[in-house]
Amino acid sequence: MSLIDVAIQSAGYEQKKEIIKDIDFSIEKGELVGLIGPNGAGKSTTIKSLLGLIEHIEGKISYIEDLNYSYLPERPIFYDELTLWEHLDFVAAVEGLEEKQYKQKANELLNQYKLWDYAHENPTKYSKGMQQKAMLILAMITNPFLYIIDEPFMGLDPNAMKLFLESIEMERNRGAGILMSTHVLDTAEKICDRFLIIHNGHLVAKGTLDDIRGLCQLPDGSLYDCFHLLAEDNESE
Ligand SMILES: Nc1ncnc2c1ncn2[C@@H]1O[C@H](COP(=O)(O)OP(=O)(O)OP(=O)(O)O)[C@@H](O)[C@H]1O
Repeated sequence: MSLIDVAIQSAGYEQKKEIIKDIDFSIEKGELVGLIGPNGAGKSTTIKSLLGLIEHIEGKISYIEDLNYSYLPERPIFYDELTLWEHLDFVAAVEGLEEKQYKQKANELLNQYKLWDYAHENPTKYSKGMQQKAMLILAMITNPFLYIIDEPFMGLDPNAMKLFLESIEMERNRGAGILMSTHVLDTAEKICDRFLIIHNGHLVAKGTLDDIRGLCQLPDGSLYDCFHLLAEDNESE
């Protein structure tokens, strides 16, 4: 059974003003699905629809029972008054995590991501990349079955990028599914199992890279080549 089944007929921010239309997909256990599209295509709106944050929506979004998911927003969000450790304690309390286990995992993650020395500081004062890392740690601490990640690579240095890729690989091996929106197509091409290509609020292609190559009639094309063709084709319509 899929972790999530999405069948959005239409969704938008105002009545009768649809931003996305006919978006259908599912995410299986252990799968990494890339949500790709130009600026303003409707990626964040799709993500917000999954999170129940869109008021005007028609369609059906079904999750497996008891699914716990973590959402990583494009721009990190922190409480002004709390240190990173206090954020971790807060998430642990809300999620009812067992103290010894979560503290051990938090320590490991803080060490791996080199935030240990800063864990008693307020993340709003961190650099952009450090904030991304802090958000990722907060997401991973709950052992979610599904990650919904909006543009994770912004601000990450090469070491942090490598660590991030290793972390998501580890989470996939644990069985977690991941929906990741990104503009970094060469990385997406290497790591994603499947792609959803969205343009002007429509799903213009979905499937594996080979499926999309087939659709574009570019048997050796890169994800970027296919993306370029699909976006151009649709712009001239
Ligand atoms: N809160 C909002 N209220 C009204 N319209 C919005 C809102 N957020 C986004 N939109 C509009 O919805 C459309 C799709 O935006 P969305 O943020 O989903 O695109 P995106 O694919 O995530 O783009 P980007 O790659 O630039 O982040 C755009 O035309 C945008 O102006």
